This record gives sequence, C-alpha cells and structure tokens, in this order.
Amino acid sequence: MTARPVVGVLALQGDVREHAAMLESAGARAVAVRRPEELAAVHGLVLPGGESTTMSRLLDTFELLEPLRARIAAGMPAFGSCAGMILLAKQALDGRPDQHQLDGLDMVVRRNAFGRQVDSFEEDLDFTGIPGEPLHAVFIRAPWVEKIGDGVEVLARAPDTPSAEGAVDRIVAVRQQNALATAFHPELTGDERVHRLFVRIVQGA
Ligand SMILES: NC(=O)CC[C@H](N)C(=O)O
Repeated sequence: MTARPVVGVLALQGDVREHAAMLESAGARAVAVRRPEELAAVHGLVLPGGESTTMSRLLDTFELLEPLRARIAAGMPAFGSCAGMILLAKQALDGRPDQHQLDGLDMVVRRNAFGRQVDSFEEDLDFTGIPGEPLHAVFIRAPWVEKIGDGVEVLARAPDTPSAEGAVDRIVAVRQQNALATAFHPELTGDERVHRLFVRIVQGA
C-alpha cells in the first residue's frame, strides 16, 4: 500500500466535501465516487452523512449497489458516518422497508434514534484508539447502535441517554476489521483524528 492511499467519498448525496477535505489533511488523496469505475480505483471509501434512504435509492440509480457490496464483502476499508453508518449496517430499524443495507458491519442500528429526545446535540466522547483529548462529537438526527455481533468492537458510547429504563449508554462508534462507523460527524469539527484512524486502516489493508 502506498503511503498516500486513494480514498473515495461516496458522492451521491450528503456532506462529501467536508470528508474529502479531512481525508486530504489526514494524509490520503480524496476522490469522489459516483460510478463503478471510480469505485474500482479506490483503496477505501467513506460513506458520508446525509439521508440514508436517499443514498440507498441513488445506489440503485448509479448502479453502485452490487459493486459496492462486493468490494465491502472482499474487505475494502469503509468508514460510514451517520447516514453512512446506517448504510453499512446489517440491519436498520425505523428505515424504509426497501432501504438497502451494505452489511459491512454485523450490527443493528436505529435511525433517528436520538431524535426522539433532541434532533441535534454535541458531546465530548472517549474514543478507543484515539488517545489524548476527548473527541468532540456532533450528532445530527443521528442513529445509535442497538445491537452488535461478536466481531464488532465498540469504540465510543454516548453516556446517559434517556430511555424507558432510565439513563443508558448508547453505542455510537464501532469497528469490525476494516469497517469503521460513527453515529456522529467527525468531518465537521476540524479534528482529523477519526479520519487519521481510517487512513491507517486503509494503509494496513
Ligand atoms: N446526519 C445524518 O446523516 C442523518 C442521517 C439520517 N437521519 C438518516 O436516517 O439517514
């Protein structure tokens, strides 16, 4: 693997430019991916935040669904934030019945989960593998992870989220081999540490 890997950003919808800028400052060459040929040329892919149901439909329109599933199944590093996390999951609750799942992470997510309490919020989180200052996390109509399989490592939790059973910690960042996902938007804070972690995953793949 080259020192400066080529990392795509799925550019169908969502906050593509912010991810591309963060990837560039984290040491990758960032390229937009809209076509199967472009997907074939990248070493890893970011699935940005936006609207997962819309992105799911556009994956059909742009004939990217099957090529993307195939590359993820073959171990291509993938990082999904927010809507991208939802797409990467095996299953999404509160999604549309025809919404596609890429099955890159053995987990069940719940769409717009925090939205029942509050649409958007910010929180400082401890993040496994990112030493130093806590990570400032921006949540926008974010999902949380409701269930994970054995192979999935929890990297961060949002503490004290209200629930019927009292305050609970909700899983908001996970990794399974080369697949990374955050319920929040690390591309919006100017802190490159999550993108650096992903670039290291790409370099190691
Ligand atoms: N900021 C986001 O990416 C929000 C995700 C959106 N609520 C969805 O379900 O796709």
